[in-house]
Amino acid sequence: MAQTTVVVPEVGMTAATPTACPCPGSLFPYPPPRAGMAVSRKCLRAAQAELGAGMLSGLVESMRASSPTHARAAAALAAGVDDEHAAWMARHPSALGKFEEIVAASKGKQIVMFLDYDGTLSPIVDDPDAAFMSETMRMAVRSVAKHFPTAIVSGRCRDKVFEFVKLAELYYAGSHGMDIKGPAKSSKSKAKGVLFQPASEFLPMIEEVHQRLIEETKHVAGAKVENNKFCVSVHFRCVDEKSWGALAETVKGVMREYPKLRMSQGRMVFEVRPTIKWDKGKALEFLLESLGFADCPNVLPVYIGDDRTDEDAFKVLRRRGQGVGILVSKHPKDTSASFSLQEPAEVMEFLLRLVEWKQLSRARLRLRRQADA
Ligand SMILES: O=P(O)(O)OC[C@H]1O[C@H](O[C@H]2O[C@H](CO)[C@@H](O)[C@H](O)[C@H]2O)[C@H](O)[C@@H](O)[C@@H]1O
Repeated sequence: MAQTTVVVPEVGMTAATPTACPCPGSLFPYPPPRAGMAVSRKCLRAAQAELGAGMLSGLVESMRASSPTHARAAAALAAGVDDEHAAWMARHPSALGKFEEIVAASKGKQIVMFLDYDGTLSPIVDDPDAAFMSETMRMAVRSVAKHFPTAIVSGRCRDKVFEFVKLAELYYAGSHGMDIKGPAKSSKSKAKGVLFQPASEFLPMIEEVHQRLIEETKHVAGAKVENNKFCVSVHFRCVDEKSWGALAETVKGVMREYPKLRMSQGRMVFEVRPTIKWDKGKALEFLLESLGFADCPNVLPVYIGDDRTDEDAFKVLRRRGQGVGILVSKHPKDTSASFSLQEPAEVMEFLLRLVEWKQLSRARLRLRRQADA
C-alpha cells in the first residue's frame, strides 16, 4: 500500500495510510502491581533521601517556583525575557497555529483524546471545590467525545472529577491514573465498564495519612487537605508565604512515617501518593491498550495538560514516537510536550476546531462517495 508520510517537526511522528489495526482489544492488559512488590528498596531509599536533610529549603524554593507571581517576577528580572519566550514558543509552537499539521498527521489514524482537568478544562481558582468548567467547555468536550474516544486524566479523585465534568460517555482516570473507569455499560465503546485500580492496597494508608495531614496542618491558616482516594493533596495557594516553610516541614514530618508514600509538587499543591510505578503516562498506555491500540501504528493519542504530573504522559508519547503532547501554559516551562496552548479558552478553541475538521472531513467523504456512485 502506498504510504503518505507527514512529518511534524518537534513531534517526530509519521502518518501512514490506514492498514487494518492488528491489535486485539485487551481490557486488562497489565497485572495490577502489588504494593509490597512495587516498593523496592531503591524506591524506599529514594523516598527517604527525597525527604532528607536539606530538602526543606529546596521545597520552599520549589513552592515559590510554582507560584505564578513569583515565576513571573523572576522571569521579569531576567534579561531577554521576550527572547526566552520566543525561543520557547519556537520549540513548543501553539497547537492552534500548527493545527493543520496536527490533523494532517492523523491521516489514516484514530485520534484518541486525553484531557487533564484542572488548569486545562477549568481555570485555576483558589478553592479546589469551586473549580467548575464552563457549560461551553462541557459542550466542546461532549462534541469531541462523539468523534474520538476521550479520557479525562486527573490528579483528583475520579468521582469528584466526574461531578465536575458530568459526561458519562468519557473514560476517567482519577488519582493520577490510579483509578480508571470506562464509560457506562450502555456505551458502544470497546472498553466499556473497564475498571483498573492498581493502588487499591494503599487505600487504608491513604485514609490514615489524610487524617494525619488534616490534624497536623490545622494550625497553618489557609492550608487545605484534599482526599483524592488513592492520593492526598495539601494545598498552599491560600497560605501566607511566611508559613510555607512551616507547612513544608509539617508535611515532610508526616511523610517520614510513611516510606511507602511519596510526595510530589503540582501547582501550589503537595501531592502525596503511593510509590508504585504508576502515573498518568501509564494510565495513557493502559487506556490505549484497553481500546485495542497496543503497539498499533494507526492511532494518534493527543494529550493536553498543564501540570508537572502530565509530563509523565508527554514522556510516554515521546518514547513511543507517536502522538501529540500539548502543554497548557502562558509561561516557558521545562516540558516534554511538543506544542503549547496558553489557557483553557485556547484548549476549548482547539477542541472545537478538531470537531469542525472531523465533521468537514466526513462531509467531504460522503460527497466523494456519492460522486463515485
Ligand atoms: O491533574 P489535575 O486534574 O490537574 O489535578 C491536579 C490538582 O488539581 C487541583 O488543584 C489545582 O487546581 C485547584 C483549583 O483550580 C487550585 O486551587 C490548586 O492550587 C491547583 O493545584 C486539585 O484540587 C488537586 O487535588 C489535584 O491534585
